[in-house]
Amino acid sequence: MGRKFFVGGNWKCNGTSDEIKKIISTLNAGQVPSQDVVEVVVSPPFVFLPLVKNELRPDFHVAAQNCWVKKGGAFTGEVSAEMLVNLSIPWVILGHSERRALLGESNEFVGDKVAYALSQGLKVIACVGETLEQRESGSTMDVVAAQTKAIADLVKDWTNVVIAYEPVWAIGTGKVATPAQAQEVHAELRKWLQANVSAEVAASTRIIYGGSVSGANCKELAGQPDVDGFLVGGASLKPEFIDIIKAAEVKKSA
Ligand SMILES: O=C(CO)COP(=O)(O)O
Repeated sequence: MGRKFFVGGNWKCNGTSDEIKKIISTLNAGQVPSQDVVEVVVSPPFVFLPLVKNELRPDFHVAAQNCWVKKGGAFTGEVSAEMLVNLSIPWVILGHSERRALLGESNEFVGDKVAYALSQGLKVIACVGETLEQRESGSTMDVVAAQTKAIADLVKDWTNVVIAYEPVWAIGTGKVATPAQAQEVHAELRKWLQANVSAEVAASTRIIYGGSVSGANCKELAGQPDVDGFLVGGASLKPEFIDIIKAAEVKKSA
């Protein structure tokens, strides 16, 4: 199938430069499977991107947590895709649920951002996921499909896209989706891609899970056939992130 396991660490709005340096030295000392087996990307706040890029081991990569929707200019407080490219930052996370919910980013706005970032040469971790209310009302797949459609409408080449399925009710709550719940949505999403984009894109696009992933639950989740990795929040700031990266071994031996 050729979907390389992918582990992202989303550091969100956390860290001082001293704390960031400590995390980097833990990561740099970690024994993990080779780059052929797992792709590791960590995402510090914008201001720490150069520090992390300079000090992080070369087999791990960096991502920004957001970027502006179009070319830079008179947009106070924003950071453009071109600036990330200029600093050789290869990845960007877009459409995280915290931005959708707290900053009002719509499906269409996220779709525009994904398309623009890709057009500039960035690789994108595009986040989708339903709220608890939406899950309980049975609309999980409608919500996730609508979020994915807004991206699919504008994206032709999916080579540089990773989809992160992050159910909002599982983020930062300690309430992880069960392996069966994650597998169900990942499989549905893959089916959606097959029906609405192409069989090739469905087979090759990595769909990673995010929401209370930890060293304790990562192996069982990684054992699910359509879970191609993780986007980790809280645990990515801790040494257990190394254990989560090692969950890639589960796939290798599957
Ligand atoms: O939002 C997340 C990653 O983007 C998940 O956060 P937690 O792992 O802290 O639940």
